[in-house]
Amino acid sequence: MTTALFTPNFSFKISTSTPQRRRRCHFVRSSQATVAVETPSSSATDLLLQVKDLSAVIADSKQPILKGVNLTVRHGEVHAVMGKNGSGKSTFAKVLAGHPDYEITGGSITYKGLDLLEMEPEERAVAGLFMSFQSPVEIPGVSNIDFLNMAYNAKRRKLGLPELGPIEFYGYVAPKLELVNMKIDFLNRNVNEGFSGGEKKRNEILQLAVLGAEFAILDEIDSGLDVDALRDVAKAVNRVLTSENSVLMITHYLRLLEFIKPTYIHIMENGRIVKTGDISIAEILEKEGYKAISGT
Ligand SMILES: Nc1ncnc2c1ncn2[C@@H]1O[C@H](COP(=O)(O)OP(=O)(O)OP(=O)(O)O)[C@@H](O)[C@H]1O
Repeated sequence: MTTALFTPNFSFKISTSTPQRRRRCHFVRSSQATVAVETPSSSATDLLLQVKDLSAVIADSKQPILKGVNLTVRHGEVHAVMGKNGSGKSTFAKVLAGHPDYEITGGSITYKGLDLLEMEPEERAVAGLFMSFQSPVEIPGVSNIDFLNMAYNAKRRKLGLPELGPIEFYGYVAPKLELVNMKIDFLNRNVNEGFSGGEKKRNEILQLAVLGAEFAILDEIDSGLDVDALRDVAKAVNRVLTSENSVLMITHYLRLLEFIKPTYIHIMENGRIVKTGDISIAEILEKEGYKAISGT
């Protein structure tokens, strides 16, 4: 029996027929204030991502979740998406990564001049799109280092680069652990199995450090983190990403935005971005709640 896991950056088939033994895993596919701020116009070459009037439903139930999302991301910009629980933020992130739970019913997404909706999740990852999950999956029986090595090699293969063997890969990944303040023994533990909430988040950023990203989607990397862990994770993100990289981060809290400075903050409400502005939106939210900036 095999189980397909969608992680956005890579998909694995895992043999679950031998639960007592180490499971085999093989890689199959890598996969304002309340005043609206106009995003400045610039040349088409600056454009990284353009989402136009995007709507999407849950594939099984056909329940509409995204109802006309518009967003433009240029190279080097950091966009934060905030919004009440259930407003559609994670769904938007997952749709960008190509999650099969959702069906696109309208609109378009252009990424690096390509039609993103025509690309497999694997192709999106190879094209530099990375997504960290709000609730990272556990993969019993698969060690973190094997998982990272396979994902990294799959990306290198697609890019026509030679693969790294286990020893070479260890040399590549070990210094990255320091970036996220993780102990070396995390490499030999099974992916996210028994990890605390904070350790899972650090592990997501370790994946980002290993795989790199032109466009990183970070879904609530601050949730469940203590104050020191939040600072560590944010610092790690800042070290991993350069001014050339673009970021879309979903968060509920101002504190993350104090570490990773956003170019724009967007408010999502009922499946649409209803307001765009600067850090002052988050400051108002923190003090007064969503009623102060609601689009309705
Ligand atoms: N696969 C799914 N199956 C059923 N319902 C879903 C699915 N995906 C999303 N939903 C529903 O769609 C709505 C939006 O969910 P989503 O996770 O995008 O919200 P969110 O803004 O990220 O919320 P939160 O801030 O709580 O993380 C919710 O009502 C959620 O229950």
